[in-house]
Amino acid sequence: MKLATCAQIREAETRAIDAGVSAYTLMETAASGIADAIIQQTDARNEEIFCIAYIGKGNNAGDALSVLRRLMAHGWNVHIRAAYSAEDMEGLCQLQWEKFHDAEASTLTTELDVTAEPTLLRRKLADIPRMPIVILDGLLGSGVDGPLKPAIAELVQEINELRRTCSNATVWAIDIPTGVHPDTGEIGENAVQADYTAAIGCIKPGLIADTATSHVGRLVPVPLNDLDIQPEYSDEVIDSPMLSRLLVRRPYELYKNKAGRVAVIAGSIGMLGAAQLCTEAALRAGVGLVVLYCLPETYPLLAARVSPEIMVKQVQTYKNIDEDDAQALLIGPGLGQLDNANQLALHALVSCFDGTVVLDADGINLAAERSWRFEKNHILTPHPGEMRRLLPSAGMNTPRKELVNSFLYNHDATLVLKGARTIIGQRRQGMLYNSTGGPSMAKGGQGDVLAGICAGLAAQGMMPRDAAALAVYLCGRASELAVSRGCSGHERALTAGDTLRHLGAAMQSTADLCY
Ligand SMILES: NC(=O)C1=CN([C@@H]2O[C@H](COP(=O)(O)OP(=O)(O)OC[C@H]3O[C@@H](n4cnc5c(N)ncnc54)[C@H](OP(=O)(O)O)[C@@H]3O)[C@@H](O)[C@H]2O)[C@@H](O)CC1
Ligand SMILES: [K+]
Repeated sequence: MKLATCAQIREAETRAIDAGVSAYTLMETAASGIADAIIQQTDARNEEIFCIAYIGKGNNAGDALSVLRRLMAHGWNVHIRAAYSAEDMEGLCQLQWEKFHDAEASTLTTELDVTAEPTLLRRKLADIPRMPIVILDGLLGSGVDGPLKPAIAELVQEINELRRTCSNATVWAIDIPTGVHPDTGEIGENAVQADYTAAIGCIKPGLIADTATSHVGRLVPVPLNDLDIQPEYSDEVIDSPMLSRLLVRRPYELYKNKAGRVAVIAGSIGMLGAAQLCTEAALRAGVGLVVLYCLPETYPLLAARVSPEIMVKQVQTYKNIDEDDAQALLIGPGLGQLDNANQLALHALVSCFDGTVVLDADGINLAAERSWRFEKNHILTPHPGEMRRLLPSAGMNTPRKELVNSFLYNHDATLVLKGARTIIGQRRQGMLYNSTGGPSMAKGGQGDVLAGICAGLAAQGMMPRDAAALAVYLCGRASELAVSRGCSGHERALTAGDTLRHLGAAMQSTADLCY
């Protein structure tokens, strides 16, 4: 999804209205997408879900009310906390308020008293059985102007307090978390800490600022096709519509030698699992053949350990690797320290390899130490520590986008800077920001899985930037599915193996245009 400032969105909105699309239609389309996204992301095993919409008085509140009406129709137990009385609401918000109450009159749902004191709300929440609570932040959206007024600031505090004290509460910000500046990402004195932010029609640049990451949470792009946004930025947030073209059906007559081959140099004593994870990830990304090259000391250990589908070859030194048949070469996961001769051999191999080279972990450390030059066919996947080794002179607080740009200034490669909101950069191309995944992925082994998938996709013919974008999105999505489908049950319990085992489900979910 493209990036656009609030002013650009307002221009697009005016153009749409001039072309005959009503503001009400825009709101209803947005709300329908947001409600679908919330239902998709909310634990489907629970039948009853308690939802509270916090609303202000503008169109952001109108969106929230329209979403709430849809969730009520879906059988959820819905409630409202309003900052203002109905008479003070603006046109469309008031209309949605009336529509909500008309719809509510025909259901058994009871509404929370809008004037309820926070203590009353807490008592009410304490009474309800331990069902998931979904909180909608419809206090303020792109119409925000200046510091929050008290009526809104109080409810922001209440949302954050509920999130902090109720382990079963999930906060969904509609369009923008209230208190986060949509264009700059500056965080006000009070700002909603969202688990998800459903961004309508475009991504406001503030949402991807480093400062805003922990308030925005998981970005959920909700398309609004009636808005013709003309962005001045070429940067984008990766979403499933952007990737579905890459997940095409395979020709029926495909066989393994036509499905790509990856050569892997990974694993050392103490880090054998990295080789296991990255080779299996390449395989699960759809590649026909994966060959793992090992030095004599690790050969017996790795041969006994990796998946049976992997070919394991022993070489005396990396100089003996002859991989003309591979379309991708993956170097680094768990590689450890190499002697000088093997370091030189890897440099020679990388320099003359025609296919895509994916460098990760110790592969990056080696390249940084030896000041390798990176070319168009190279993908690097550093975490923040490895990034600092690539750019030793960069300041500790340099914004992540600037780090990527500094690297690209000297190198032609595709850079994948991992972290919350992984960034993918390539020279003369807009930055790509990932939307999927979350803190569940902060664990050893996830990077090995990512590197393997990158190599596996590249070996099947994808361009480096495409392979990197699809790989990061799939890893994040697979982790989400592993948590929500109960394989790991709780975000803390996720392992890289869980992510790997949900890769197929993530591919299907992406092809099905998940949020
Ligand atoms: N773009 C699109 O095409 C679509 C956009 N859509 C939605 O519309 C949203 C934008 O709606 P919007 O313009 O009505 O503004 P919104 O954020 O609801 O707030 C305005 C109200 O806030 C108030 N207020 C302002 N500053 C304040 C402060 N610091 N502290 C406290 N209050 C403050 C101000 O009143 P005031 O206080 O100035 O009297 C005013 O009443 C957008 O985010 C998206 O959700 C969708 O419907 C689909 C199509
Ligand atoms: K909001």
